[in-house]
Amino acid sequence: MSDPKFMIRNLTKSYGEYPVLERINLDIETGAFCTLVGASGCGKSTFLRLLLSQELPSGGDILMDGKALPQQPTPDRGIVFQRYSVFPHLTVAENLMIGAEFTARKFTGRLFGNARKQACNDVAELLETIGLSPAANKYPSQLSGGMQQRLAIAQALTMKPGVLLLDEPFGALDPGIRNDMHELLLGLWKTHAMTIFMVTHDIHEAFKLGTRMLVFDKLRDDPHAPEAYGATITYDLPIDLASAPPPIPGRVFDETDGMNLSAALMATAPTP
Ligand SMILES: Nc1ncnc2c1ncn2[C@@H]1O[C@H](COP(=O)(O)OP(=O)(O)OP(=O)(O)O)[C@@H](O)[C@H]1O
Repeated sequence: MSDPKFMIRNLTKSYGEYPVLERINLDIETGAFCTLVGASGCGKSTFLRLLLSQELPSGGDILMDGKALPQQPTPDRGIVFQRYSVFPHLTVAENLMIGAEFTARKFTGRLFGNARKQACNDVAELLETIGLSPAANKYPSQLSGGMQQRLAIAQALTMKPGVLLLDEPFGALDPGIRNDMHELLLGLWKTHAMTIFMVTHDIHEAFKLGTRMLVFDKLRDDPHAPEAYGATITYDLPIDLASAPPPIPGRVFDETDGMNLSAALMATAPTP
């Protein structure tokens, strides 16, 4: 792999005396679509927050484009959560304009002339892509859950991030709407040439969308002290779509899946 987007070395994260993540080593190529799976509470969201610099590592290094990760979130890394990512008091179009305005404010405080015209054109184009042109003047509370998530994803894209972090973005949506969202996301990923990390509890979704699946689990476990050890990446699997399991409606990842998945993959995947 030449010039990875991210190089992660011996990454650890603890809260107080409790380790959540330990000894994570990864190289992630530019343009990868990494799906993150693992039992609830094993540190997937923490890992995303570390990539965003919302949290700082307790040990180890994260390099992005060969440099130490900035210590604060920067516009080149966008994030979408399961809910509440958009501004409720702004219309759909205003939610998208604000990204361009945030960037411009550093210099002029506002967008004027050609810059404003360009931003309006970009917003109109984005609205068309996500199918929300007819809802441009509505407020988020007037949109369905799927429409709100389309808006949240589009808002993250207004800053033109090279890296998109998604924390269970479709977890609250109906299966039919999820399929539409999958198509939208895959289209945006290809058009914008982003590196994506997406947490999901849906194994089928992880196989369907990802080019790599990162499985978080504990290599060491003490039943008498369940918080004594953190999770690491136990499997790092290039995804061959042919190997994807058939979808099971409503199936989610739970604490038994780490073991089941590990056992099922043992024969096909190299251990780390
Ligand atoms: N700010 C914090 N302070 C202390 N502990 C925290 C903090 N944030 C997360 N944790 C703990 O870290 C562990 C990992 O949490 P995290 O949300 O990253 O897990 P997760 O794998 O994303 O879970 P889920 O799949 O349920 O969303 C949990 O035990 C959680 O209680």
